Amino acid sequence: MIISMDLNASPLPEEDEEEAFPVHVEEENSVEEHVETAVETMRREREERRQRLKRECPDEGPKRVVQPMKDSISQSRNTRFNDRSKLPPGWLDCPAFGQPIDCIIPSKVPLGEHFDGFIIRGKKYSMRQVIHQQKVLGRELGLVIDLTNTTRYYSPSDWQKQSIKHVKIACKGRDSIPDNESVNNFVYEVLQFRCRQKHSKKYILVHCTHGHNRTGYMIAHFLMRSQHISITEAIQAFAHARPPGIYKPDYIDGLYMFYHERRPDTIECPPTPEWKRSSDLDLNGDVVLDDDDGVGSAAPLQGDHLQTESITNDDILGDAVPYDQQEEMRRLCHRLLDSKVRVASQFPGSHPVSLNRENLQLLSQRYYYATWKADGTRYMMLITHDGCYLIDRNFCFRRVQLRFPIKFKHNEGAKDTHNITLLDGEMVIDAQDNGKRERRYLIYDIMVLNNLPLIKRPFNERWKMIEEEVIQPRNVERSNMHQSRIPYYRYDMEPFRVRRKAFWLLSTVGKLLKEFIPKLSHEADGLIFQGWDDPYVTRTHEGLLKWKYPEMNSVDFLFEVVDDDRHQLYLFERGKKKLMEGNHVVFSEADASSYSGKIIECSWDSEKDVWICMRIRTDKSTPNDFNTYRKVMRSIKDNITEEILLSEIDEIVRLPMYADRIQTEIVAHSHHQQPGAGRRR
Ligand SMILES: Nc1nc2c(ncn2[C@@H]2O[C@H](COP(=O)(O)OP(=O)(O)OP(=O)(O)O)[C@@H](O)[C@H]2O)c(=O)[nH]1
Repeated sequence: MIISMDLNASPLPEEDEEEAFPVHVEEENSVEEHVETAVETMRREREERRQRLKRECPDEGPKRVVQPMKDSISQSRNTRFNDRSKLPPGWLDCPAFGQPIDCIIPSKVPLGEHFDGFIIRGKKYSMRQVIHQQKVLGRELGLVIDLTNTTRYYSPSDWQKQSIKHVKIACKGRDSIPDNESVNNFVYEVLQFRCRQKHSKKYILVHCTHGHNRTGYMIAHFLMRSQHISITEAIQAFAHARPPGIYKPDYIDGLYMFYHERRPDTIECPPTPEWKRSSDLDLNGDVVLDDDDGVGSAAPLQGDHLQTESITNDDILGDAVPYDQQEEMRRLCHRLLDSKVRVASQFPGSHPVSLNRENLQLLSQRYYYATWKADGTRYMMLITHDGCYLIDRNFCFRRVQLRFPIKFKHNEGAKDTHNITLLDGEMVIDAQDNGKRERRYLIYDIMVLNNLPLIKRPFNERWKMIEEEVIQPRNVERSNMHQSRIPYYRYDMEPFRVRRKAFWLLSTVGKLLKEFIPKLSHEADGLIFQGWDDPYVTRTHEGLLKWKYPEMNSVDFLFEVVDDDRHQLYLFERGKKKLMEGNHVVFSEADASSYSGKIIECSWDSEKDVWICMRIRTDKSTPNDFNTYRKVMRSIKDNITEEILLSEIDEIVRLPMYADRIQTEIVAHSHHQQPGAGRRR
């Protein structure tokens, strides 16, 4: 096996000792310039990213408190003046690099020439040595991913001068694992690079300080998202390529926790390598701290799913993904849904219209089923091989870790997981009998199944597929875990449960309203009438009807307090703000200024002719369209009460079209208590 020590036997000829030792003032300046440039670049990139995210996903607040850049600059300055050429502990004896894993070469940090005076002959490992040594092995580098949390080791522009792209994903080392957003950035960079390099086969050098823990952690994530292996196999693959692999137990535990796999008893964490152990203590026996430790991205060692605090519908779920990746996924969704929108950032999900006396007639013209209108948070879900993404109403994507095996086929076994499956549904919070609250994603539609478009198929077929293709394979695997390819997977560690939403025959709407909804363990604010043979229609679907309890009919306004303390309500019309003069809103609190600039959901008080603010919509960044407002007002004016609705439906289901079909379906599902209806969950 080729390991890095063998490779160091053919090093690049080093410069004279004379040249290597003295540190000139000019050199100091140039290092300062490097630091300044790097910090400036980081600051600019961070600001650009922040602005971009703010524009696209205004509700998305930063998940963690980011230390002000000023601190990071001053930290860099301290570093520069005190320790800028101090070798990282253990670096000298740490093997330089490992074997490639896919197109990735794990490596320790190459040190810039300003370290030369501190490195003995034969141990130098700078950019020049890296390029030379890889060249000797027939490998050309195209990308360097730098996971260190400092800019003092080398100047990134040196790589760029060699036409090698340099990407910095600063990760705090030591006692914390890289945070999930950094992992997503890393995987995206690698996948993008791999995609672009199909023909030239260049390599990626990935390094942290020693190229073991942060590097191994990131590479293990990449393997998990690009190959069908277990986390044990991913960790072992890295250890084989870069012995002894990841040697920090917390990192290994973090990986098992992230991928919801139980760590087999046989898997042990390797001991800290000798070169690292001896360097961790100084001559007095005190711990030597590496300056590669500070304000970078780091995550606590507990998985999100283990949070015990109270959960709400406004919580931001999942981990941020890079902006460019989101753009790609937006385009993919539009393509898959065949949605022709003027603005690519528009959420393409189907949207029901309010029931009024006119469109109520649709119920007697087409065959409908009904379901309760679950009142949680709407998400579409895109499942791909590299991850599962929740798509919110702002058309922003966040990654969640779930497993979706494909349907079990006899003699084939469950081989694979879904790739390019697109679902629609509502995330609710279910209160359980034992007092615990649990998130559940209720899937009510499937638009694409493993790249196969389903939008033109009738709803009843799509609804069956949700159960057969998405839910059952998970249940089958869970009940035969010992036979599974990943026997250690723990579905109970996933961030939420997944269910198919139940639909009820129109003839049973009375029961749904009076018996089922009151017993539901999550909020419901009305009914949805779904055409049983309808295709999936993007954006406003005039045939998909929502009936809300009259007091819950609502409009989402943008509320603003203007200079002279006046309250103003706005809607949108053709993408522009429209002032709703003559509309007034009342709040439960005396001071309304805290609502200014927010989207507020309001119900109509017809006795007082005012809007009542019900809540702030943190999941929306724009108010309702004026058209939606008109439809809601129409529905409020028509005032279809529960009584009226039930009596209308009573007549409709007597029509031959309904009577015959209901009868057929009751017979077909006679072994069920309710055709289409689920048990109480
Ligand atoms: N299509 C469909 N939507 C459902 C279902 N259950 C809950 N919903 C939710 O109902 C929403 C549409 O109702 P609206 O009242 O227009 O949306 P809302 O978010 O509740 O409130 P608005 O701000 O008024 O749009 C969808 O976006 C889903 O989030 C269901 O079974 N089918």
